[in-house]
Amino acid sequence: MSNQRALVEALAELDLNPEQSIAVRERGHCVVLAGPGSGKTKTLTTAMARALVEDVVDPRGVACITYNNECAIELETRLARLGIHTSDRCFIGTVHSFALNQVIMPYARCIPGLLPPEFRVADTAERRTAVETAYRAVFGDQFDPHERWRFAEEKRRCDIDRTLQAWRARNPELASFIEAYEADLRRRGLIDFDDMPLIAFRMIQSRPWIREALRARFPIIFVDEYQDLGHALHELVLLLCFEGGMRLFAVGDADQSIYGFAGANPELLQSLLARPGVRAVRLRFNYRSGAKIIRASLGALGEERDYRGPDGAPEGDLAFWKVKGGHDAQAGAIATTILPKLLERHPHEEVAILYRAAWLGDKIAAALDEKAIPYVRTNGNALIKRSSRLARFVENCAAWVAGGWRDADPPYARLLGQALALVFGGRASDAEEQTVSRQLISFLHSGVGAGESAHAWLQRFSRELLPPWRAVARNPQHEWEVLAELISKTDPAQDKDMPLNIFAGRTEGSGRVSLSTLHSAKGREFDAAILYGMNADDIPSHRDRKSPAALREARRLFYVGVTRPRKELAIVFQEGNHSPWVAELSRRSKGEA
Ligand SMILES: Nc1ncnc2c1ncn2[C@@H]1O[C@H](COP(=O)(O)OP(=O)(O)OP(=O)(O)O)[C@@H](O)[C@H]1O
Repeated sequence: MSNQRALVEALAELDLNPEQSIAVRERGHCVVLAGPGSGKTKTLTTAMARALVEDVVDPRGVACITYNNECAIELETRLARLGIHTSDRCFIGTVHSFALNQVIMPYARCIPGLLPPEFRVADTAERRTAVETAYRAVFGDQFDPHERWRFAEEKRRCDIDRTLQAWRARNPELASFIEAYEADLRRRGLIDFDDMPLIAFRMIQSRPWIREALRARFPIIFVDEYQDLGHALHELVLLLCFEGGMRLFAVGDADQSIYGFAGANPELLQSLLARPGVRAVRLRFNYRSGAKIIRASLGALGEERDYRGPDGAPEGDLAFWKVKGGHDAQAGAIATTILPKLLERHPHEEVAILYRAAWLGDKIAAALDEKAIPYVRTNGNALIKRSSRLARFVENCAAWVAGGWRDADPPYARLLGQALALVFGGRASDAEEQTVSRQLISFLHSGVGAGESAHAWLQRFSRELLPPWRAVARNPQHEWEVLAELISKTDPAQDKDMPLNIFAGRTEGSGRVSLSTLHSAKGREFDAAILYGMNADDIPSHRDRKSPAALREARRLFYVGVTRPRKELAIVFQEGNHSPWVAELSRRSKGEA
């Protein structure tokens, strides 16, 4: 299944680095720890391709788990270059989708009473109702149930193993609150997002045969961005790999752990190293960034690390832009001066503007609109959400219709694979695959050369494909409402419609500058990056200063931003009001302590 030539080339490139070479050929548990740009993801994808060719015999395969859909899509793209696509032999997805599609959907019905038949995933309103009902049953007072639920949620994400005494001993009221919440969801035939890895964990823990069945299918499990994955994934890994015989290949960087609010804990990655039989591999080179940017990044992190560029690597460039005025003035300066200068040296798609929150993205988007500079947004306010699998599928279909069919970009097989995953979650029968393929190809063909606008095409998509797919869907984690959102975001009455070829390639499209939150920029790289709004009260913010853990996480987020560019980093802030971390970065980049 893999592209042998691409694999041989990738292996040859990694052979020039002894640590990467050891990691990709390791046949026991392997944990790769390294800084930004050190080639962790490259090592992981190459190791996966090698394992599929040399270690794992068809029909057995491998599973590759990562933090969120964005990271999963990034991995899929990189693996596609090595000829590897999602298939029965190869799972690529989030820990939630692994839990749901590889454990719960195939095996839950073998455990009587575990889940209601025909269960589905609760929406926000249903979750809120369950919190309120459970709160009344357990506490019965007049305080805010949702306020209390935040603490319960934290316990739920950290205390994974409920067979341990600690589950009830540590904060018994919260344990009762959680149990009442889950019982209320089940009564209504529902599970929630956090339930997925928890239920999978319990199934694997209590039924060794499920562990065996998983090991038979996936003798090796790959985990990218381990530092962001939290306790549920960690406990699953311990069960599957250290008790269940699967082989583990994990990569991560504790310095880039930025999802503490969602339960991530950078210490879990470190704790793997103490396990017997684990080979730890540390990578030292930063292949991405110029030497000046690497030095500056250590100032951004505020800690010593032994990272450097390979011999002969370029210096890179660093610029500080102080602007008189707040966010609007800084956005204006970027659109009129800073960005145009960078665009003289780099193509649009190689420049990113990074900021902390989506509302800052609105400001920068408005400033770029005024100057007619084309951009793509990769945060929550984007037209096509990078994190939505359905939105990305619709975008890929549009690219195929708009001319991609000529050179198979994206290839039809990939579109069909995505459609099957959206409709059925896991496996589909031959008959199901044929039906979906017939419907998809007939819809795609009817769009070729039809000259429809994005809005009209999306409406037809919704009318022609959605009803038959919804009727047979088995994927309880559906997101069909995303299509209605896309239709309203291209409303011609509000002057938002566009030709289909402009709509296509909206996420990774060429000729457009990327606008992204720092969180969404994780794992990505550009020739040049502008960090917008690096002001004293924005990073760290008042909220970050409330706890040492939050302050450390905000600093790691700053570090993630600083380490995205290859050649040029521009830092923009209000004159006389820069972040203290910008000052430290500046000192460090000049070689001062
Ligand atoms: N041995 C190598 N020789 C040359 N280039 C390499 C090598 N390994 C990785 N690279 C390049 O370095 C860049 C960073 O690689 P990659 O994205 O895999 O790093 P990473 O460690 O996952 O980064 P981050 O943690 O910042 O996301 C890529 O452009 C990749 O192609």
